[in-house]
Amino acid sequence: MARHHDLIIIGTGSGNSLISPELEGLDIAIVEEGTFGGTCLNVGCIPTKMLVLPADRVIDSADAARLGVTIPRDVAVDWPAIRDRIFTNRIDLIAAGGEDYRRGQDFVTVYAVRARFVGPRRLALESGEEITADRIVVAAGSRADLLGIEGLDHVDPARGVHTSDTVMRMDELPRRMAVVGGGFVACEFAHVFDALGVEVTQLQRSGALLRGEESEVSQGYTDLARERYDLRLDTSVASAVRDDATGAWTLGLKGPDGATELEVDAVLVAVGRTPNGQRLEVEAGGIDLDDNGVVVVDAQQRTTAEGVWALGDVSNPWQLKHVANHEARVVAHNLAVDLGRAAESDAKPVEADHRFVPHAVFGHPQIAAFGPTRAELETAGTEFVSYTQKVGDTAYGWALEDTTGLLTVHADPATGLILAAHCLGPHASTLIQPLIQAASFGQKAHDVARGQYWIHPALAEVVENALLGLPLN
Ligand SMILES: Cc1cc2nc3c(=O)[nH]c(=O)nc-3n(C[C@H](O)[C@H](O)[C@H](O)COP(=O)(O)OP(=O)(O)OC[C@H]3O[C@@H](n4cnc5c(N)ncnc54)[C@H](O)[C@@H]3O)c2cc1C
Ligand SMILES: NC(=O)c1ccc[n+]([C@@H]2O[C@H](COP(=O)([O-])OP(=O)(O)OC[C@H]3O[C@@H](n4cnc5c(N)ncnc54)[C@H](O)[C@@H]3O)[C@@H](O)[C@H]2O)c1
Repeated sequence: MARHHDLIIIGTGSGNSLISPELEGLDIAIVEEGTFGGTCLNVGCIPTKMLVLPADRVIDSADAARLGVTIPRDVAVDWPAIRDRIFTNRIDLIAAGGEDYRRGQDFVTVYAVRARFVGPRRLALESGEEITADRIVVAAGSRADLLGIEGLDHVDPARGVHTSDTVMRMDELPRRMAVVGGGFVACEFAHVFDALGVEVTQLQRSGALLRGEESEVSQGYTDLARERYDLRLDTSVASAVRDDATGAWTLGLKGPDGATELEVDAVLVAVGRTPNGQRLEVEAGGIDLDDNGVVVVDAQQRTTAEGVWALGDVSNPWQLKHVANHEARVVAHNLAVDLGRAAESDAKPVEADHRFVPHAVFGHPQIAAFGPTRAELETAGTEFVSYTQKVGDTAYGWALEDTTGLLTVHADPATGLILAAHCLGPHASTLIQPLIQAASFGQKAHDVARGQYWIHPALAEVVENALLGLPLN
């Protein structure tokens, strides 16, 4: 007989943060097949950003000569120390602590196995058990894609084939690495491993890196990457053969020069992520998937199945942690309302706010953006005005000796409201926040520029000047 719970949560990324005080005391099951804490904590946002820091230090030290300081170029990289600072000293402790905490709660049952739906609100666990619940939250995330090429179709760290799941825990740095892909993951890791002294070749099948960004951001980043390491655009991998004696891989490439070969010691495949809904067989639970395999949810994060909510990478196209966290807060509230457990007796269900979803890429320099690009606004026929502020044309930009940073803002000429912002440059992920705030609260561009002080001569003057530059009445 299946064990019945009040609530089952599948996935311990943002799913684990769902259990608000209002839900405590319910009979809750948490199902997790991997490491407690999910992608962001264990193999995603946090370890990658901890890796980017030492990489940035190396690049900055090389750049210091422009400021009149020559730092000896004999950079010593202690990979085990870098890796262990991240995982042994921090991440693994947090993951284990999170699991212990949940297992210690007498109203929570942790099932450390893979689940799949076998009926409405009914799961079969890999252990052979079945469990059911009145309510289920699907927070099963996404997984890294591989390539349909023999040798690169499965992860094999011992043979030097990695995804983001394994590459940060390598025993030692390879001498040469191919990074396949031109998105967030590929660009962040190409920056990291190049800075740490690996001979990186990044293989991007289209004509620029980060093609979803505003064109000047994508082009600017592509140009900078090309100056740093071997970047092959319009190039795809056609074959992969490993020499077991040397451990080297010979990749057959197709690119602008026809068929060529590349020899490397490791390959990092970073070509996107697939949401886990299909593998979870959600359709057996009456949960619809869209054409991209994304769980269909309404604005309140309800799936098409009664009593089942979903959040995060499994059910949104952004695949970003702050979006998963926002949706988890929405689901927690809506569950509490549905259960009659909300703190306020007249609480109503709420909707997720996906109006201004920002993202940042922690390469070098950083990228941050929200809202449509110029091309997307044009395609949609939206009226807009724009201004691009160069970082180097502001006081702090002079201090930084910046020659490549920029911030483009798009605004609605009729209302003066900010539609989008796209930034390439130092601290872009922080710099863009006042613009996200202004857009979210419906503040007009010129009011934001003139309605407050901007510390002089701080980097934030880039934002002030971009807003003032917009041709608005
Ligand atoms: C290298 C990398 C860097 C990233 N950097 C950033 C960043 O800087 N900023 C940012 O915003 N986002 C970043 N992301 C994206 C971010 O990590 C994800 O958007 C976020 O973690 C998604 O959270 P989630 O809760 O939806 O899923 P996850 O955290 O993936 O949690 C899902 C959990 O469900 C479990 N699961 C799946 N299927 C089953 C099943 N059938 N049975 C049992 N358990 C199951 C999985 O094991 C997993 O632990 C990065 C991702 C990667 C890969
Ligand atoms: N800083 C961040 O917020 C951050 C960092 C890393 C990842 N993420 C999230 O993780 C998700 C996945 O990142 P990602 O970089 O893997 O995916 P992505 O979708 O951003 O980029 C995939 C890249 O792989 C290329 N590609 C796809 N198939 C290919 C093939 N067969 N051969 C060669 N190239 C191919 C694409 O052209 C693209 O450049 C992102 O959507 C992002 O939301 C976020």
